[in-house]
Amino acid sequence: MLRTDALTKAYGGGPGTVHALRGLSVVIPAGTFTAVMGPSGSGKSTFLHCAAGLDRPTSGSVLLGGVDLAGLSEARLTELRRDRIGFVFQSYNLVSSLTVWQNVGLPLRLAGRRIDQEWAREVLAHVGLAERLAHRPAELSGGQRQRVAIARTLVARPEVIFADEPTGALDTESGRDVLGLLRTAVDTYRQTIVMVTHDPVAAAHADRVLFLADGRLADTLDAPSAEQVAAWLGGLGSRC
Ligand SMILES: Nc1ncnc2c1ncn2[C@@H]1O[C@H](COP(=O)(O)OP(=O)(O)OP(=O)(O)O)[C@@H](O)[C@H]1O
Repeated sequence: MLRTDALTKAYGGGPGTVHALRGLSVVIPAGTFTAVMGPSGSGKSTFLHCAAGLDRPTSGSVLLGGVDLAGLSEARLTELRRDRIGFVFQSYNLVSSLTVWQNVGLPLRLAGRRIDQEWAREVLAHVGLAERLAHRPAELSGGQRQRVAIARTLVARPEVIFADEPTGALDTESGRDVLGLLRTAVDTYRQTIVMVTHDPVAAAHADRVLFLADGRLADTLDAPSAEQVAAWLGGLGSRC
């Protein structure tokens, strides 16, 4: 489980201080898919970075499986990110000189961890790339590259995968494939996923949507439909 308590993040100081998060408390149960939405500047990326241990909050706590990230040294935090957290970004961050198979195994190799070959093959079959293991990223479509990136995170069995606009660079069809894949990773492997997105269709794949506004949790929506999400965002827009 991932939990934040009264999370705040302020950038700068004095009169020009930007309060990106203003006391954000959320609970994200293990094995669920959560989408984080809200207008530009509402604090989505800041939340993601603090929750994933990429950035330190100004106050409040982030608990990942009972560990308070605030209490960790930089070295321990780096270790925790490497061993227990997965990331999927809009840009796939694959190594162009390596094959699909090598890319997928790279983080574990760098961490000095054993690669469970059977599991890696299952994951690569799950993402539909079993026939592409010897290909390099340049030989793959954008959707396929993102599926390699997802396989790379799943192979490491992280406690949480943080996805930041994972379909932002993809056409509609590839985007739908990638979202379907994230959904089945939750349903099949009980993977926990937290995804920042601007797209109501993407958010509709989640179990729950957290709506942020002005650094606060403005609302939540369970079993969301794209129409409900769009309507909520539209309503917020008119209130701003
Ligand atoms: N490094 C920084 N220094 C100063 N202000 C920052 C910094 N990072 C973010 N901010 C500010 O914090 C607020 C929240 O930004 P954040 O990027 O978290 O929003 P967001 O909801 O992810 O926006 P978007 O949808 O546009 O990506 C914004 O006002 C932003 O300008």
